Amino acid sequence: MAHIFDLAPEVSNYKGGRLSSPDRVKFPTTSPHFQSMNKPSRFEGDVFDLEFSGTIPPDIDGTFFRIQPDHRFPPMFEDDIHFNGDGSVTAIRISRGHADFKQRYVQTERYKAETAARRSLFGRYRNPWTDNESVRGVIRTASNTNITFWRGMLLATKEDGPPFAMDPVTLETLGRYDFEGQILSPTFCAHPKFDPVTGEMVCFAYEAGGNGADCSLDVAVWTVDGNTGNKTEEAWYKAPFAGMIHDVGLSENYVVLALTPIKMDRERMKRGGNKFAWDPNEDQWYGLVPRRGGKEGDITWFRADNAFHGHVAGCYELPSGEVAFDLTVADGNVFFFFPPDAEKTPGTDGVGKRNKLSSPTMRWIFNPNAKKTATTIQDDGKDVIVQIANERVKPALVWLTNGEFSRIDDRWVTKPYRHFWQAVVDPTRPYDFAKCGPPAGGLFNCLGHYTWSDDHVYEPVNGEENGTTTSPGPRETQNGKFGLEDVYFAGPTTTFQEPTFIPRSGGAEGEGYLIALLNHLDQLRNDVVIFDALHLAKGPLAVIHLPLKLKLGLHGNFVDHRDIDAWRERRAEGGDVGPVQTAKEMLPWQKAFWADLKTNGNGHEKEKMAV
Ligand SMILES: C=Cc1ccc(O)c(OC)c1
Ligand SMILES: [Fe+2]
Repeated sequence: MAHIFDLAPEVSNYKGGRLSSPDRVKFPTTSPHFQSMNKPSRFEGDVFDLEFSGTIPPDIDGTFFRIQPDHRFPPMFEDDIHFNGDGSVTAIRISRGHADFKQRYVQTERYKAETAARRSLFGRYRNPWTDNESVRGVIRTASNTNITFWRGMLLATKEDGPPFAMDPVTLETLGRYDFEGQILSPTFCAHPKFDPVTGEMVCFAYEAGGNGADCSLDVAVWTVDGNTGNKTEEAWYKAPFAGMIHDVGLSENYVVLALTPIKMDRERMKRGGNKFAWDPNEDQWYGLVPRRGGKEGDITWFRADNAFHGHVAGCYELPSGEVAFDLTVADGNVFFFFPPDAEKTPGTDGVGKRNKLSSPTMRWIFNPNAKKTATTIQDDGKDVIVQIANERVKPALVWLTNGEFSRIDDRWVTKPYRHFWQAVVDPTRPYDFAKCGPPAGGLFNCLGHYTWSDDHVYEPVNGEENGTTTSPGPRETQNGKFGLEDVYFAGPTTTFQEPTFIPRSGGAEGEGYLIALLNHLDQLRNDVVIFDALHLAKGPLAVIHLPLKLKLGLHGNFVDHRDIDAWRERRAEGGDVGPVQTAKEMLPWQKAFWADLKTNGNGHEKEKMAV
């Protein structure tokens, strides 16, 4: 008797690494980016009243939102990467000790164009030269990196394009959001920051000057008022090179932009290559800008030895007026899929390798009054001036946490904080390779809770006023531990995704819960775990069982249901704010693109696309 698969002979839908038969719906079988936990899930739907073990704390009333890249169609390139997948949002609604599940794609312009064609049309990660001709001028973001709650809507964001707004209850995509016409840059950020004191959103964009795919050096920073929705600050700066600025620090008076030495190159993109290449010879840079009244030129760039930025824990000002900035920093190329460009960095072979990296939590201290030198750099053939601090910076503290996805109690954003949490890699713990294979996305086999000891929480002490005293704490580079470590290991067949803090109403800093997805690498299924945030080592209070496998996600946030309800009222027809107004016009770069196409008959920098 014939085996069922004998009836349809398998013929690869890829030739020479390119999608050659888009009607044969089959994902690449050759790439780790589409295997194990990262096999496409593509599920949309609802599960009411999820099964769970333990007790879901009855005081939690809200929704844990998180987002994952999840390719909807076999990609145009067989070696496509996880970060190029379509944004898909999970909502875990928790109330009265029960949990419900909802999963929906973000219906971006990309989603709509590809749905209509029933195939992928957008090529490589952030490289429009590799797209199908039919989608020229279409906003190509997959909106797959963060999902935040803003004035009654969810914003699905990826740093290569504008946000898309979704309904926080139904997960219906409302449309592209341009802040009622106030923010029209081609790019935005995946890490907007929310000031818990003022209610403002501080957001930014890099590669923000032209069409969002031209490797421009322009960086924009905005502030939007949480009550009125009005943009209150906007400043444009120049970066010293076209790199990635993924996460930022927010203190009371400053924003710190971490510029990572992976570099864009337009010529390489035109040849159909990667947008980014790791430059092992380039510094890591930090751009310090004022939050209020910032103008062109008001950015001071601090340089430090080559390294790769992870995610930000806290950021705040010391009594001395200096800015403390804590984040994980890895000692090599975390994005192994963006290897060095052998032409630009001779001696490197251009092959992507997954390296064993160490990823400690570093505290940097920046002096806003540091002596600096105006330096001329080239921006598309034009001279521009950037201010570079004369002295190189070194981390003040290096806590050997070996984690990533730092989170804090977000009510402590801008303030001297004590607690942070991370997904942690502990290679000394047992790992069942036979059952699990290589751990997709990294061996984040633990969750860690870290508490800075008193010496390392730079609070103003009695009688001190800002700017009048120097701060306490060591100023020399130190390695080790700087407080308490409370770590939970889930076992040899599981890894964690990013944790998110759920505050307890009226509680002190850190009082509340920690929620995260757990990956069962042997079963290819996920759980949602809930811990007492201050006592991880005691193990989870609840394990909520999902009946399916999601994908490795990026970021998530918890929203209290009182906020969702209050905004629902304000956003109702006749409410004081009214329904979300999505973008009414094309972005300026799109208008320019279509005008150019009309006059010159081609478009996109007057060149034909590669595909
Ligand atoms: C972790 C970072 C990161 C940076 C850029 C991206 O486009 C992204 O897509 C999922 C993720
Ligand atoms: Fe991120």
